[in-house]
Amino acid sequence: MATRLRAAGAGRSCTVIGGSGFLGQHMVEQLLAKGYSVNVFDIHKRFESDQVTFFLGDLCDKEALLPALRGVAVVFHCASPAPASDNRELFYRVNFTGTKAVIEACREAGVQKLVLTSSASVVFEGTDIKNGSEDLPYAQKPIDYYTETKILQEKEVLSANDPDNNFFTTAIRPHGIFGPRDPQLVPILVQAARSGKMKFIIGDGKNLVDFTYVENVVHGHILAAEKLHKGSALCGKAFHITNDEPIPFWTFMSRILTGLDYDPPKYHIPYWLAYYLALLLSLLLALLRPLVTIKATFTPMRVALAGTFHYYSCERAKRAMGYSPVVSLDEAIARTVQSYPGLRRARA
Ligand SMILES: NC(=O)C1=CN([C@@H]2O[C@H](COP(=O)(O)OP(=O)(O)OC[C@H]3O[C@@H](n4cnc5c(N)ncnc54)[C@H](OP(=O)(O)O)[C@@H]3O)[C@@H](O)[C@H]2O)C=CC1
Ligand SMILES: CC(C)CCC[C@@H](C)[C@H]1CC[C@H]2C3=C(CC[C@]12C)[C@@]1(C)CCC(=O)[C@@H](C)[C@@H]1CC3
Repeated sequence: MATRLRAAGAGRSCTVIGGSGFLGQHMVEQLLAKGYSVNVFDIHKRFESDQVTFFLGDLCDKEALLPALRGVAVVFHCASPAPASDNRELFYRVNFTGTKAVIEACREAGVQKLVLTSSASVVFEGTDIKNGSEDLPYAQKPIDYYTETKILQEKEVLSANDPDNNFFTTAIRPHGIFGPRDPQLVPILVQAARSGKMKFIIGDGKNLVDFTYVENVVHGHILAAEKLHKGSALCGKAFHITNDEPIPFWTFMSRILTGLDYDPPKYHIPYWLAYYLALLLSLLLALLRPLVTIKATFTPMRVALAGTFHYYSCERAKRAMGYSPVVSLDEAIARTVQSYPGLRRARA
C-alpha cells in the first residue's frame, strides 16, 4: 500500500469509509479516475478491484480503523446504516459513537482532511423548505432516528475542525441521491409499483424536491477535499450539494416509473390523510414488533418527503468550491432508467 500511496502523491491518497456502499462505490470509481490512491474501509467487501486496498471492519472500532487511515491525506466518511433500518440503537452506535471513533482515528493517524457525507434532511422537520440555506437550524424534532443521528454526526465532525493542529473538517449535505446501483430509491419505488401501491399522488403533486445524481454528489465531495485547507471557507462548515434543478416529487417518480414501463400514479390523496394513515400504521407496527417485523412502504418520513416542498440552495458550494452539477437531471434520469434492465416491467 505504501508504494501506491507514494505513487499517487501524498496529497492524493485517501480512504473511503463506507466505500462498498452505493455512494461509496461511485466515490471510489471517480477518485481512481482522478489518480487518487484509494483505500476502502467497510463492514463488507461488495466489489473487487486490484486498484483498491480493502480494510474490513466496524467503523466503531478505532483500532480497526487505524491501519486504513495511516499515511492518507483525506478521509471520506460516507458510511451509515440504511435509513430504512429504523433501528435507533444501530443509528446511534454507528452515526454518533462511530463517527467519534472515526475522528479520533483520523487525529491519531495524522489524517489532515475529513469530508463527511451528511444529509440535507438534518434541517427537515416535515414542513416545507423552499431553497433552504445551510443557515437553517438543525431539526428540533427530527422525524426519524436516521435524521436524529445524522444531526449528531454532523455536529461532531464540524466541531472537530482544528486548524491549529492541521485537522480540517467539512460536511456535504446531499438530498435524494439516485443513480445506477442505488439500493433504496428506484428498487423500493419499483417494488411499490409492482405491489400496486403507486396509484396515488400524495397531495397536489406540485411540491418541489431535490433529487441529486450520484456523480454530482461525488463531484461535490472531491471538490470539497481539494478546496479544504487551512483558512479555507470550507473549514468546519456544511454545504448542500444538489442537482440545482428542484422537480415536483411526483413528476420525478412518474418519470422513473414510466421509464421502466410502469403506470404513473394518477389519483390524489390529501397529504394530511396520507400522513396520519402512515403514522397510525407505524404505531401499529411498533406494537406488533415483538411478534412480527413488517416493513412499511409508506412511513411517516417517506410521506412527509413525498408531500412537502424541500429543496435547498447550493449557492454556498458554488461560491466556496466552484461547484456546479456535472450531469443534468434529464441525463441523470435517462442513465438511471437504462441502468436497471432487471427492474423494467415485464411485457405481457
Ligand atoms: N441515499 C441518499 O439518498 C442519501 C444518502 N446520504 C448519506 O450518504 C451516505 C451513503 O449513503 P448510501 O450510499 O445510500 O448508503 P449505503 O448503505 O449504500 O452505504 C453505506 C455503507 O456503509 C457501510 N456501513 C454501515 N455501517 C458500518 C459500520 N459500522 N462500519 C463500516 N461500514 C459500515 C454499509 O454496509 P452495510 O450495507 O452492510 O450496512 C454500506 O456499505 C450515508 O452517510 C447517507 O447518510 C445523504 C443524503 C441522501
Ligand atoms: C412514496 C413512495 C413509496 C416513495 C418511494 C421512493 C422512496 C423510497 C424515496 C423517495 C425519496 C427518497 C429519499 C431518501 C430515501 C428513499 C426515498 C424516501 C432519503 C431519506 C435517504 C437518506 C437521506 O439522507 C435523505 C435526504 C433522503 C431523502 C429522499
